Amino acid sequence: MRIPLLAGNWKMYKTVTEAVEFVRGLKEALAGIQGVEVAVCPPFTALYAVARELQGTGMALGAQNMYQAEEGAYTGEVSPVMLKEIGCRYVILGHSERRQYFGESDEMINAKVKLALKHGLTPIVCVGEHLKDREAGNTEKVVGEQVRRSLAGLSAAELAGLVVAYEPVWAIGTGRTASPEDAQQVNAFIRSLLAEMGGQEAARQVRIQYGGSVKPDNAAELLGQPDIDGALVGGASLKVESFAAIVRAALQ
Ligand SMILES: O=C(CO)COP(=O)(O)O
Repeated sequence: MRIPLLAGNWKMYKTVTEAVEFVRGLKEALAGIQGVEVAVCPPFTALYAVARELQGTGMALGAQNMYQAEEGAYTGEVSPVMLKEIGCRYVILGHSERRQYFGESDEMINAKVKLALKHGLTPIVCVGEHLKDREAGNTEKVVGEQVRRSLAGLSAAELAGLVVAYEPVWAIGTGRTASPEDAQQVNAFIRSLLAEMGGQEAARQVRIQYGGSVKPDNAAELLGQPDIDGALVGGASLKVESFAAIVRAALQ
């Protein structure tokens, strides 16, 4: 039984003050909720304050990125050791915005995934095709390559414990969501690939989210698909009301 993971990727939004205020509101809105896992992924600057605010709630903390080294002369970067100490359970890796604006390759993401696992962080590994790939009928080819390369060299147990997020790039921040059927099809494809890489049991356990314009009014249908085990939510995770509504949709 896979517990759905509803994670809010705040991207470069919210000061420390705004982040703390949000978490206080979220705790109230979701008090006593069971059967789903909820995580928030604030910018680095707000992680420590949010970690303190989340203590004792069962909600998890995630970071949005990390560097593939434990420490060193890497100006501006943050290491998995630092994220672990601060209380992160998750780290988003390979988000399409990292791939697109910061030149992250599958090989770099693979190094990050391995180091995150070494330090007890659970990677949320993002994959997804561009519109031109989908229109050319290349979705499975592109997503398949990203999965194989980003997750190369992982053991079956490591694959089983991962979170993969299928985020079609054309659906991110555009208001254009993949249809539940299309999202289900790609998520099932990713699961079949993970079965090839790590066996049936790993594929049965791994959680595969959908992300890309998830909103309160489309969440229930997306989350009702058999291979969609939660959502990675951008814009709609920035307001308590909409994020809480998406979390509740996972329970339907
Ligand atoms: O990129 C996303 C989550 O990582 C999705 O963003 P939106 O929900 O704003 O489309």
